[in-house]
Amino acid sequence: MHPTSHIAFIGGGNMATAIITGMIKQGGFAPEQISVIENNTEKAQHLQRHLGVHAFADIKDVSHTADVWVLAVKPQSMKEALTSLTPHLTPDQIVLSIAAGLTIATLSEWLNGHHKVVRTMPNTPALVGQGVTGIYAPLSIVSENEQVLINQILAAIGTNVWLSDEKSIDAITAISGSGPAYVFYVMEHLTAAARCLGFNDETAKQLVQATFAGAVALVEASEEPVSILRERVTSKGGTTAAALNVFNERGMNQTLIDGANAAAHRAEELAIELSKG
Ligand SMILES: NC(=O)C1=CN([C@@H]2O[C@H](COP(=O)(O)OP(=O)(O)OC[C@H]3O[C@@H](n4cnc5c(N)ncnc54)[C@H](O)[C@@H]3O)[C@@H](O)[C@H]2O)C=CC1
Ligand SMILES: O=C(O)[C@@H]1CCC=N1
Repeated sequence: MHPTSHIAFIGGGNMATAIITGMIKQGGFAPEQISVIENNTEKAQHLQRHLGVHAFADIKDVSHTADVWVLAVKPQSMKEALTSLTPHLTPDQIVLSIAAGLTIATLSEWLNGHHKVVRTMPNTPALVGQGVTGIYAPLSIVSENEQVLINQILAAIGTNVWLSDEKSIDAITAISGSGPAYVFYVMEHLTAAARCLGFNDETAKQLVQATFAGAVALVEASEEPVSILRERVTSKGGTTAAALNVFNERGMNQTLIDGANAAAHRAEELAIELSKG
């Protein structure tokens, strides 16, 4: 591990809490290596009490020099947060953003031209150590040791995927960043179907949850593509075929592709909107 590295988070909400919890529980980081600046005093105190990290309501009070600043506020709060970070930033420090839609160019501009800016896109299964995070860092600006440190921070919440261009961050946002919501949406409506078919809430939830968990476990245990696994469930003239026919007739396959494309497009739009401050 990096026993001397210090990682400071700006924003101590859902995603920061997930990453910090992973860093301590799975990543081998000591709580003393982590600071959080969270302007909601109650949240800051909670983080300090429950995770043992240094927590501050104001960046002016931070007592440690950070090797990496993790930007974990909402995109709309970022400009203000960066205004308070800039006076504390030195050129050797890495700034790692997890925010959707904010480009390296915009972040760098708001940081008075700071060079070492890395963009990442995690997802909420990070909360249970099963996230997937896309990472884009122009390789000329981060050393190999710095890449190792970035990997260690983010591997603590799941799998890392290094991307070769910044545009792929928008694409990964549309697949794995937003993706958990698509899965929850399908689960939500399959649960409603189970209710319509006469099951009570508890049984409907149990059936849907176990079906999703079992299907994912089967995919993981199998070398076959998902299309083959789907075909194996689908008997000719049987019940599954009846359902899949409705999905296909109503264009559900294309709807999923269109939805993901809309998310990627929205990420591009956000980048333009947010760059205007
Ligand atoms: N929720 C999701 O599924 C994902 C979110 N993200 C990104 O992660 C970032 C954080 O999202 P969440 O954790 O869901 O939001 P959140 O609202 O839970 O956390 C943000 C925290 O920042 C604090 N804050 C706001 N301005 C501040 C400032 N100037 N100084 C210090 N603290 C400040 C707020 O009090 C809040 O606790 C966003 O930029 C989002 O785009 C990325 C991937 C997935
Ligand atoms: O919906 C959003 O904009 C953020 C980015 C990925 C997940 N949530």
